[in-house]
Amino acid sequence: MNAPNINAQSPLELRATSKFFKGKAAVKDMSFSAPKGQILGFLGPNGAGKSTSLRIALGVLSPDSGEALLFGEKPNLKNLRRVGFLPEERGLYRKMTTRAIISYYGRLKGLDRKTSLSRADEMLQRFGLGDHLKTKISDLSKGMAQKVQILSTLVHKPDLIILDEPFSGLDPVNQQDLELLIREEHARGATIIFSTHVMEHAERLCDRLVIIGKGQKRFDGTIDEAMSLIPETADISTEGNFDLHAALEKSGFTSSYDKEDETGKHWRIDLSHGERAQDVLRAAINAGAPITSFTPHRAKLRDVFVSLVGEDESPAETEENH
Ligand SMILES: Nc1ncnc2c1ncn2[C@@H]1O[C@H](COP(=O)(O)OP(=O)(O)OP(=O)(O)O)[C@@H](O)[C@H]1O
Repeated sequence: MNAPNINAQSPLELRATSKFFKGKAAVKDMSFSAPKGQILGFLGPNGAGKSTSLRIALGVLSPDSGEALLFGEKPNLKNLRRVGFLPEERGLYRKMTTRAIISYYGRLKGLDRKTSLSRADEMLQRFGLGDHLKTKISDLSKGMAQKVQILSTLVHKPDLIILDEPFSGLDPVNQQDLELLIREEHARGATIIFSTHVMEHAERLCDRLVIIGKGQKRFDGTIDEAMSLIPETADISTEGNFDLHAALEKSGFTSSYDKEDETGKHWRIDLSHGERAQDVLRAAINAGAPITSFTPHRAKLRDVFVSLVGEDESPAETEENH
């Protein structure tokens, strides 16, 4: 293992980095870090600057100002060995077999031949490509080839895994396999950062999120913190003539009266920032409301994303239209 370094808690850090192409900022004053052992989602619309930021972090691009740190040092051959990187551009040597290519990447990262081959076999078996150990890349489907490329990124058990749009191009079953793979790498102790447009993956997988738009950071925090940017609402139904509006007003909640039918009255409560749907349920129970149903509505990450960067560019993809 490498010696401890000054920034052991954050395997990846960008400090006030900017990068200009032809005078236009692709990334502007960008600062964020990937906390050790966490899964960080790096989100933003098309052209937001995700790939540019990740390339700067790896030393592939040098920033015009600011700095990138990997394990507390500028990117260098030694710390890059601890990184597994899936670039946005896909591509493998088409004439090589799956196991040959994965073990080749393992050798490049310092594994011996025997270890790299046995890891290649093990990973291919584990992730549904056991029948294709000796298949050439040219004979695989695009999605399968992408899976092989992802496995090539992970063969040396990197401490830091950076995946640029790993889910794009995979069918739902393979997306699920990839989620499993990410969780396994996380359980092994790896720090993971992945970029995506697909909010559902980020919502399920991430400990933290960085959301960027037009080259600048718009949000940095936990999923819960992101969700709390959009207030919750709740629907409550009551029996008989009970006036929930008046009852809740005493506790500071604002409810609107939606409709009345043979089952009772149906109310919508708009909560303020920081208020939770459970709070209003408790207030309604305490007020003696004859509740027949309660439905909390929490914002989805997609709503938060749209509210933060929705006007920037193209709409976010969803799993359905992916
Ligand atoms: N090599 C380059 N030369 C000129 N402009 C570039 C270059 N690389 C990126 N850009 C520009 O910088 C901006 C950010 O691009 P980047 O690829 O980092 O965005 P992204 O968030 O990864 O987008 P996507 O989700 O579409 O992949 C875009 O306006 C892009 O056109």
